Amino acid sequence: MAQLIDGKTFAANLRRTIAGQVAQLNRGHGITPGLAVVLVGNDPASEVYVRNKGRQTIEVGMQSFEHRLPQNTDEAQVLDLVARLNADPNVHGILVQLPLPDQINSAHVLAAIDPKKDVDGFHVINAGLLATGGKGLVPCTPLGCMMMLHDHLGDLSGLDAVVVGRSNIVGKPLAHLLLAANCTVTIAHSRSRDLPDICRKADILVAAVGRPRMIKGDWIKPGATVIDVGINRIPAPEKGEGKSRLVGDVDLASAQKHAGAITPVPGGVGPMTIACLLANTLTATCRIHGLDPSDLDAR
Ligand SMILES: Nc1nc(=O)c2c([nH]1)NC[C@@H]1CN(c3ccc(C(=O)N[C@@H](CCC(=O)O)C(=O)O)cc3)C=[N+]21
Repeated sequence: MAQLIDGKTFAANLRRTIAGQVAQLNRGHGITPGLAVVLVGNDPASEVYVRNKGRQTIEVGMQSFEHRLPQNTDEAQVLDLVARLNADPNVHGILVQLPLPDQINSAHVLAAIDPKKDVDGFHVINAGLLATGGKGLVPCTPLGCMMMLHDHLGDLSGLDAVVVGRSNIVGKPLAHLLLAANCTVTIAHSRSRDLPDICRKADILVAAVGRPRMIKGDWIKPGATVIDVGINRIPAPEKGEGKSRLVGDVDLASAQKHAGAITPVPGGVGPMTIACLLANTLTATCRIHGLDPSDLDAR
């Protein structure tokens, strides 16, 4: 049976470390990191995430600024808010919750965020820095995946990593991070020929496709480390009329018979994503103030 990698506990430990570092910044430099979250419209799932982010931001001692705009907000209004947040010295991190309503071009909005405050790491400047080995801000989900992999495997040098999924927010940035950690990286996707066979070569298998339980146990090399990035809400009539539950992109029951270790959904990558958002906010705060985040105690 595979070991379950407990992202919930890992994230709680990470938040404890961050809280200590925030306190240190506050005592030593009089700085309180501030994270602004912008939510346009009232998608119920987004509401839950934004509420969780706000709560955890405050728990680690940072300032949380929530901006809720109505569903019919136009692009110019969002750009105007982003410009004000860019100029606000109390705001060190800006996250615009995606997806945005159809009338707003999210590329325009992401491009307007000051790259130094882009704690999602979605700006093309940060994507380019990651692709070229520079020092930018790294997207939260890939960052969380790397932390769990390093914690579980130590050095990743020479390992075969297969990333299934090629999105700008997970697949591509994660492939760059794995490459920088000296893995041999394959990016597979919905058009890949013989996906099961590609997956079977992986020492590290990352599923980030957004298809519930697509990756089966017999696609997994015995003993491989599996990271399930999928967050899929599926109907769960067994829990009652109209109820739903969360499943990953990996068929957990069959995967557990083959993998050496696997991140569950829920309780795996998801909690780490939010903890890494706080880590990025701390990093952004330090850099904006000309401090080196690695000088802070990691306890
Ligand atoms: N600009 C932007 N940045 C994001 O990072 C971003 C976004 N937009 N839009 C939506 C997605 C989704 N996302 C999640 C974060 C945490 C959990 C999480 O903590 N999930 C829990 C379960 C939560 C539940 O029960 O619903 C878990 O997996 O254990 C899930 C999903 C961040 N996103």
